[in-house]
Amino acid sequence: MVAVRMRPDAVDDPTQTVSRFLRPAVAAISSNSLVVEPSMAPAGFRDAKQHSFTFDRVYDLDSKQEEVYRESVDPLVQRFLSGYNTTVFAYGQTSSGKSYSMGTSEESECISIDDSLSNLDERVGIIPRAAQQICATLSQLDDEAVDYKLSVSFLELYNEEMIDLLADPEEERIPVQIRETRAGDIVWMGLRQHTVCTAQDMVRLLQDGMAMRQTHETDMNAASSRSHAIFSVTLTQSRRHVQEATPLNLGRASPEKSSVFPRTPRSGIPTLTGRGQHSRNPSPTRPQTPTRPQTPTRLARVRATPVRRAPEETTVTTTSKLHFVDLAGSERLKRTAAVGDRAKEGIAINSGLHALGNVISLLSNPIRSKKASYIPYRDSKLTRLLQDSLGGNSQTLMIACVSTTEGNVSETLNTLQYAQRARRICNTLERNQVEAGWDNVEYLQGQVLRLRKELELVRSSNELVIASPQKPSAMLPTEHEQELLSWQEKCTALSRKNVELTTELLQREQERQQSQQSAGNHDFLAAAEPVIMEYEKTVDGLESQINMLKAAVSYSEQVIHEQTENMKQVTDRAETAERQLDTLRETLRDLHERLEERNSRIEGLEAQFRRGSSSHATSYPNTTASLASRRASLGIDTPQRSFGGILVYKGRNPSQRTYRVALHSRGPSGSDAENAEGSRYTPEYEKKALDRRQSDSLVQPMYPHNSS
Ligand SMILES: Nc1ncnc2c1ncn2[C@@H]1O[C@H](COP(=O)(O)OP(=O)(O)OP(=O)(O)O)[C@@H](O)[C@H]1O
Repeated sequence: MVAVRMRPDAVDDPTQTVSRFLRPAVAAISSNSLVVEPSMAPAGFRDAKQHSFTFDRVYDLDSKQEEVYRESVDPLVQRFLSGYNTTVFAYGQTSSGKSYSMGTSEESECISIDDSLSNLDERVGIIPRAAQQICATLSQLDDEAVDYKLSVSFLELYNEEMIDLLADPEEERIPVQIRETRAGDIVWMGLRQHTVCTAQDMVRLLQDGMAMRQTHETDMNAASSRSHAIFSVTLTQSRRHVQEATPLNLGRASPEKSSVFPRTPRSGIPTLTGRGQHSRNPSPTRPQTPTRPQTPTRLARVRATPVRRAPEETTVTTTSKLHFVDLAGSERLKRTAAVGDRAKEGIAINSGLHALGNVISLLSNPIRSKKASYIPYRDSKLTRLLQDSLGGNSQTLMIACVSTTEGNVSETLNTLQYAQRARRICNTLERNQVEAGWDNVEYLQGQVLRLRKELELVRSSNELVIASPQKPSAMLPTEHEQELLSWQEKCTALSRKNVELTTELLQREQERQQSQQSAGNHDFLAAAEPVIMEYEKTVDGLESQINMLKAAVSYSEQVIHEQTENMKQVTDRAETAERQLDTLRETLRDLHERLEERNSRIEGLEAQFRRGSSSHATSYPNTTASLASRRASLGIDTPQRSFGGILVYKGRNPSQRTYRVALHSRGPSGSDAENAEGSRYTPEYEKKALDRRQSDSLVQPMYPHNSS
């Protein structure tokens, strides 16, 4: 089951200083679906028109802690109370509200443990609420035949190292190890179990553990969890079944026996080390020695006095686990600005989540997971710890926490895709029930003996009935025939049961012999134990190193991938720029050609002009001379000509000869019409123009002192 919870916008998010990044990009469209706005999606996701996702439940920005608990977690807690393993885990990018939702953030640290926990503050998260519900339900149960035992443990996975958060800091630290039983169940060794009686006890232990947990400030979260944490509650319910002194109840040793398949306790049950206040996994109580039934001597006795046996008590133990997993947030080291230890933590966090993603991917695809010879649980300690919750015997709720702002849209899409894959995983649920004595050879031997006797008894009574001379079978009343038939059926069932038990007994016997043999090697094992422990520690250390190296490699790969992407973008941009440059070069070449053309036209016109001006100088020598002197006094170049409404000036220095082309602001007479038509240059015209410009102080911009 997957629920998505949106975190309200963080107005004080230091990484989102640009208001565009605070724009909402995700919206809930119903109670179980949401969309991510495509315009705001990053380049890689921009292919589809709209990204819509469907989950079991979507909690909008204004959702309350109580609502999330009541709708999504409460049913799971009920399952836990009825004997099933359950897991709630929060997943999402850093600062998306995982700890807030789970109740492992500062908000939950503030709960007063003296409170009755009945009127919880709205900000209190899932774990304290579950503690309250569990204890309230158990205290209301009034069944004297059942003994309950609650215990909790708190495990932290920090940099691939497993730490018991509830261990006494003054005691020597026992390394927590993950072991797999022959039945394929995962057990956590060395983790301390604390027996609790009230919700306050549980919350106090939660708070104690949280105080020990690794949190640090990053650029994205003032109190960022730098580790994954699993708070586990174990409920052991031992139900006694007393069989009254009744007629032979063949094939039914206890009322629940038919529904209880003998099996060893399942996964997720931490194996305890028996130190301090550790509680042990309940070892089945030694069953009472079976009572031998009386052998009847006569049929009449069988009928008149049904075979009775003394009351017999059996104990069925149900063990269920409830894991609350607060994962550290996935993060981009660049955005969290993590360096040094923070960066190392970030790498370990991301690698664990990456391995979790791989496992989820495989499990979510039934065809692939069937084909795959194994699921890579061993790739990280996180996946190994959660092996049962992910693909085993557990009902699991994933709460995917997301931010809705545009600045986080790529992480949000990643989380949603991760969650969608997780939703496709189907686990098989079994109640973890064990009848006392199922792993006890003596008990099983006793059972077989008893059943054999009962079988003999039934057989002999049948023979007696059939062979009785006084009452031939043909003369038996119908009810007796039916009774006989039912006895025969019971007899067959009993025989079958007998065969099964004998086989099992043989197996147990073999196992016992093997264990006796190994007991012969006990001395050797005792001597070798420290070496084995040392060896295991070394293997564990090496495994951690390998996982860290793997994490570093995967981080480097991610960086290389990002850089390759950047490089591709830069190359694309360079190519675009190159193309633009080519176009500009073309344009420039065109302009050059046009300039050349103009120049040659100007050259031609200059030549014409020179010819014309020499004839003018001859005709108007005084005017020309006075104009030249006035121009010289003003330090102005001589305009060469006027044509088509354009004045062309020649620079003083012939080597830096430049042209300035300027539109007439006014024609010689100042009329626009003249201006539009253009005017011909004459010394009179220039004289007038000079006078005018001197008076208007417009001379300066019209003359090219600088080349332009
Ligand atoms: N639904 C919510 N309502 C109000 N405040 C919230 C909500 N979700 C998160 N916050 C606030 O946002 C901040 C960050 O949340 P939180 O620490 O739970 O993030 P996180 O996902 O656990 O981050 P990290 O992975 O870095 O530990 C906290 O101050 C928390 O109080």
